[in-house]
Amino acid sequence: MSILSSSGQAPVIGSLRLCFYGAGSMAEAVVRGLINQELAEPSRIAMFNRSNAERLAELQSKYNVRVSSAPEDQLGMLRDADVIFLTMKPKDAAEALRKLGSIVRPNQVLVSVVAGLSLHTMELLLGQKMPIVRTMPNTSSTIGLGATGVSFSAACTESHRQIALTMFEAFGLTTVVEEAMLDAVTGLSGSGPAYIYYMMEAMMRAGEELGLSASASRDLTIQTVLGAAHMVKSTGETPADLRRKVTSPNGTTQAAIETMNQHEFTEGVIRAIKRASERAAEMGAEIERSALP
Ligand SMILES: NC(=O)C1=CN([C@@H]2O[C@H](COP(=O)(O)OP(=O)(O)OC[C@H]3O[C@@H](n4cnc5c(N)ncnc54)[C@H](O)[C@@H]3O)[C@@H](O)[C@H]2O)C=CC1
Ligand SMILES: O=C(O)[C@@H]1CCC=N1
Repeated sequence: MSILSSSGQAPVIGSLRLCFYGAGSMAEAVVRGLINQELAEPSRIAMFNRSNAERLAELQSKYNVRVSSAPEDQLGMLRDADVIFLTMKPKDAAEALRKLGSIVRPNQVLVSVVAGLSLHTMELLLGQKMPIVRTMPNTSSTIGLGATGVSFSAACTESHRQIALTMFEAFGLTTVVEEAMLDAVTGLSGSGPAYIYYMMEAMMRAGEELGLSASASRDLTIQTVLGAAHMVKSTGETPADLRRKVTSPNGTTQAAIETMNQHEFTEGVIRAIKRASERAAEMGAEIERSALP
């Protein structure tokens, strides 16, 4: 079916055929999010990867989606799709886009999650302009708590925008940003879950080193992170104000934060996020160089 109904309205997402070109962590996060939110029928979702048949079998058994290791089937999946998701690593994206250039039809829409890869580079590699949605989601989409930045190519109609936003909003928060801001989104929320996991790893280790059992340390850490995020969201207070309420003068928290400051905690986190954003731009530039004649 066409992306646009005869009335020009976006059809319900459930009637669209979706193909995931790349079947790794991010593809699974989006698929699971779409299925959990009952936005997509598993039978209308096709997925394939480069060569890992075991991984495809796992995805099929978990989600009941269509998978195939046969190149001719994969070509059919791409041709039949209304929405093609580009869900491979940046290093593999140029080859995939060159291949897609001779396959895609004008009424298809491409949704990329590839870090750094610009709309312009995608058009260069495809050899044509088409509706492209460049996104930067994160893996928390899996449980409906994703955070996604989105930009649209000039060829996107209101209908394409609605389709993309409906999908990403169904499993989390979605922010439409200027394309130039997507590398910042990558550094902040695309990679962001890993920073929190890293912090949690350190907290759990500290709990254990202080003598708590592994399970007590894990449970207390999880609840602390969950509670802190909910406090910021539900009270509307700033993290700085909430932090001050925990920090008694000359108490334990002050001692901890002074120790963190000795290790330049804030500067380290800011530098890390800026470096991630810079790295996204570098990866995008590498792909763009490979796209130039
Ligand atoms: N993992 C994350 O937290 C996030 C990842 N992203 C982006 O998502 C993209 C995918 O990342 P992951 O899912 O983590 O990677 P992954 O390594 O888990 O999955 C990549 C998939 O692409 C497939 N692939 C590679 N070349 C292919 C080809 N020529 N034909 C068919 N399939 C091919 C691989 O077989 C694999 O299934 C990346 O571009 C990354 O920048 C974006 C936001 C968050
Ligand atoms: O580490 C990466 O390059 C990808 C992009 C955002 C999260 N993971």
